[in-house]
Amino acid sequence: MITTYELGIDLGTANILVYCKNKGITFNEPSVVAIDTVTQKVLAVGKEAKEMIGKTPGKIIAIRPLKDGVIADYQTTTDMLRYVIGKATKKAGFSIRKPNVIICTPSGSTSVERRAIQDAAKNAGAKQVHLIEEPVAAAIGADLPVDEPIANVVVDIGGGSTEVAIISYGGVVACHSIRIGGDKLDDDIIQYVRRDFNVLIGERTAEQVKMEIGYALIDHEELTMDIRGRDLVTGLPKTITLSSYKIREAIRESLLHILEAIRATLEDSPAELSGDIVDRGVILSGGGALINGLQEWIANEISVPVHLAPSPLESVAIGTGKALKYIGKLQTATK
Ligand SMILES: Nc1ncnc2c1ncn2[C@@H]1O[C@H](COP(=O)(O)OP(=O)(O)OP(=O)(O)O)[C@@H](O)[C@H]1O
Repeated sequence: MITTYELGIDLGTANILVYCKNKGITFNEPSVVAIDTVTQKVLAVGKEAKEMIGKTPGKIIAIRPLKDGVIADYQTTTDMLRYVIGKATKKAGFSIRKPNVIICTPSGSTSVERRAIQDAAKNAGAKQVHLIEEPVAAAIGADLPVDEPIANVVVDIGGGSTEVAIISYGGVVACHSIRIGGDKLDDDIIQYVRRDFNVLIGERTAEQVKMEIGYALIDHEELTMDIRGRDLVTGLPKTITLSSYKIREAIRESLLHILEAIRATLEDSPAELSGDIVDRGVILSGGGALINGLQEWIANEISVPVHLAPSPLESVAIGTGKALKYIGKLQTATK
């Protein structure tokens, strides 16, 4: 019997998106859960919980239950999925009690990590759970002809991981997955500010710095940004001015790791597909693809055209949504 799937979930380290069959994306919020540590009750999920990070009183913690693209806190992930599935199906007007779900997983995840995702989704109320590899979903979401015998190269830079894959004939021909994504760049910025200014800043401030003045290209007009943190010597609040040139240096090493993963994947490409890659180029997706100047920097480094997916932050969710219709054809997905 053919199973029909109703929900496609992009269970990301930074954001969780749900695509409901025939309705589109009905949930798109940060993967953050606020919990009362005394009662273990979930107080908030998504945007509201993210607002609480680093600002909560002792008994409330705001946590991100996924790390590096995989589950780090099983119970909280299950609670988050239960909330998210309920909210997304309600918004879509679905009356199904136990939906069949397709969830994406990093291509570099282990069988234990994949099993944890399936179990968490089932415990959260899903009936059948089908896994699809993130770069395949990103490619489908970016409207690439994944079923054809041509090379589709996708670089999906998420919060916790970067997935690089060459997809042809519906399958992954070569791929590299590294546990470096946008979160690592935020951490690089936190470390840099601590080292050079003796000031401690939070994750959210570091993320804002990355988005506003984080550049991949050396060649850009210098920008500055004022931020506030806590002076580690005096313990008092302090305002400092950051330069985009220095931020670029701070995130450079992590960007080089991403570049290395792209190079390694292209080197693994079968010779027959290399011509396609030169002609068709590489597609960037995921929120990390939005780093200023990244597209141009990668194109310069690998001498291959680089394009940005139409909706980088939504490609994977749109891809899982489209896969709801033709999951049987996908060779790469595992059950
Ligand atoms: N404009 C921007 N400039 C730079 N980085 C951005 C921008 N917008 C979002 N990001 C970063 O993109 C990352 C989130 O991307 P995305 O939602 O694709 O990840 P995810 O799917 O949750 O993570 P993963 O795939 O690793 O599990 C975050 O690190 C965020 O800071």
